[in-house]
Amino acid sequence: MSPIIKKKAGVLGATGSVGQRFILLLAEHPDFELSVLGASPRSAGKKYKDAVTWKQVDLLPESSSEIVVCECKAEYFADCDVVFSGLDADFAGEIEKEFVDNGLVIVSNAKNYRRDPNVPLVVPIVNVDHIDLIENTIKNQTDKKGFQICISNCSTAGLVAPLKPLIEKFGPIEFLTATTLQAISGAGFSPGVSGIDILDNIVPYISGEEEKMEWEVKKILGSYETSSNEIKLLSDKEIKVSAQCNRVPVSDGHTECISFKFKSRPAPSVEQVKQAMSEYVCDAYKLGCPSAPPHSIIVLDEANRPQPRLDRNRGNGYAVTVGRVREDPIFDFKMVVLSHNTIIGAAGAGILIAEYLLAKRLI
Ligand SMILES: NC(=O)C1=CN([C@@H]2O[C@H](COP(=O)(O)OP(=O)(O)OC[C@H]3O[C@@H](n4cnc5c(N)ncnc54)[C@H](OP(=O)(O)O)[C@@H]3O)[C@@H](O)[C@H]2O)C=CC1
Ligand SMILES: N[C@@H](CC(=O)OP(=O)(O)O)C(=O)O
Repeated sequence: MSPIIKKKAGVLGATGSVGQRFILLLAEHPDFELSVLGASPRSAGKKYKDAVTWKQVDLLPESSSEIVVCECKAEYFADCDVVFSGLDADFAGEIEKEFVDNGLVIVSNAKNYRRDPNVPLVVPIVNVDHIDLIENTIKNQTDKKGFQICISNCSTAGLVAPLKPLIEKFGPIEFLTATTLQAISGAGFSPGVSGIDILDNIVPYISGEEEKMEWEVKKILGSYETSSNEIKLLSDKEIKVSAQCNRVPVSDGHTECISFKFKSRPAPSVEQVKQAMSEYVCDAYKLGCPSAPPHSIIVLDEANRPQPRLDRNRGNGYAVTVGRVREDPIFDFKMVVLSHNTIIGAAGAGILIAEYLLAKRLI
């Protein structure tokens, strides 16, 4: 039997919170091998094990520890089939542009290009079909050109997953409120949230987070229009979101308490809402992507779940867990949603997008 030739993957921002998760997820991936690691000039030239301040519960994989970190310049990543970015957004804009201009494929966690109409904003258990925008743009190109796909804000990822089957089955959501309880790994490691700020405390502000959630939902749940080759955003009439974001002393896993009201009357029953979420199977799973969860949304009936420490790794962190689904006296329903912020909210989403690109022969 001939050996399986894996695709070469690079990671930008490899030393950070998202970067470290990429290192773990790529260590034993069936289709990708970690080939180049990039970080700031402070880390460049050092072996990864010396450059990184490792903060994961799992040990640093030996396969990555001796790799020498380089600066984030396209020339060092020229052999990569795909480059994942976990770059600090202050630097991602210019660096990622240079990579795309040099013909590389970038799957980015940074916020810089999420609103670009030519860049799909993808939560891979929700809207991989938006990648058709790239497929249709590059299909007639003869020379190799780079492209970019953005991953959403991590709280947005958890929110849109249950909304997708609900909107498909029961129509537009007129109003939705979301109050988040976000893990400290979401704030990154440089410098990260200090112990004195978060111990015995809750911080009721995360810069820019509420605006991102309220806007990104509209692009991700919008539709890809083949005729015009564009993503059509949902309008305010099709969904209106109000978010309040809080940082809480949890290591990984963002919890969101949401209430929502459908536009159509009569509203479905609690059982119909639960069933629609439980039955949902994402396109990435149907296509055979190895990391895609068979059940993207796991609905729990226990009164005190989901809880981050107990439930964030369901579906290996690629699934979203929903609990406490019940009627709401003001809206139609309320429920609690939990998602792993550095897996389905960040690095895992990147890996799943790359698996989809591979399955569609786009890399
Ligand atoms: N953490 C999360 O849950 C999520 C994060 N994101 C986004 O992902 C990105 C990464 O986040 P996170 O991992 O939390 O952040 P961190 O602060 O933990 O990591 C930032 C990374 O960027 C690198 N970096 C900093 N300055 C430069 C530079 N001048 N040139 C090249 N590299 C540089 C750092 O390298 P060095 O160590 O050498 O300084 C580090 O590897 C951000 O854009 C964030 O907004 C998105 C969704 C979820
Ligand atoms: N702001 C998120 C993580 C993040 O960096 O998101 P974004 O890439 O949208 O800025 C959190 O604090 O948990």
